[in-house]
Amino acid sequence: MSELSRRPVIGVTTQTLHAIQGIPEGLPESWVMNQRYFRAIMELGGVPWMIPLIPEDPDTLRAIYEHLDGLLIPGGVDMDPRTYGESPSPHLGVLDPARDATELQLTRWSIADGLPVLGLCRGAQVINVAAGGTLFQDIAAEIPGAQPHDLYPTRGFARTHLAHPVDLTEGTRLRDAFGAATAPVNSMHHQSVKRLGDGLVVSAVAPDGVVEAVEVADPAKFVVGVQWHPEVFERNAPAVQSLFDEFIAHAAA
Ligand SMILES: N[C@@H](CCC(=O)NCCCC(=O)O)C(=O)O
Repeated sequence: MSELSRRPVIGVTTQTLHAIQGIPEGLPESWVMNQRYFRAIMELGGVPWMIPLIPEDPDTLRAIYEHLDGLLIPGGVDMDPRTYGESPSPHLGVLDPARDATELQLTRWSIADGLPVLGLCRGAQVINVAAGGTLFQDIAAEIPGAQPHDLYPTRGFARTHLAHPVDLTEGTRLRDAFGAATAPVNSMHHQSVKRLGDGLVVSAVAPDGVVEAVEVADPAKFVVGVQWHPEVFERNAPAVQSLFDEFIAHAAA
């Protein structure tokens, strides 16, 4: 058996190219995703598998799913609030319906089957919605006194800018992975978890009370979603590496 076949296959969902603001109309319809997510998986021994957004073909999506040992849900645009039973707020950003439907389906299959899932930023929100939870559509408009969380590179902030600390909940997988009660994090989001999904626990909170991470309560399952972007620190932060290590180890089991 080749070395490649022993490494866990980690699915990484893509996004619709034209869901990104400013993409010229003339470009062909495409699915794309930031390379950093794939490189973080490869650097830790996984084999990344780009997942097309094909909710209209559930049989093919299921066939892809059945090849996976784990699922990584990356960052990206806002989820359609109708996926969690709400009407769009005036502060809502662009949407990617095919990505919503694909990621919700994959996440629901994964939680039911015990496939390891790591959600990053948008990915944490998808996990919460897949479990029946809801989101604040805009933190600044809906959570009085919240600090700024939308420190995007487009606003001049480095992706490695450490915006605030998070308190890591004792007894959670995340706290164990970080081996500390708090951690400094970057912050590139304007939405966050509102009603917690079924079977989830909050595993990190910002000083203003914004939920910064969720995970399934079942210790037999690895389903962790963090609102920040650890993939940019993966090479030089031991705590972040241990989170990815644990994810890959569960996928390899
Ligand atoms: N749209 C949601 C999720 C934010 C998110 O995933 N940010 C990362 C953007 C993509 C990137 O630059 O890596 C929200 O705003 O809360």
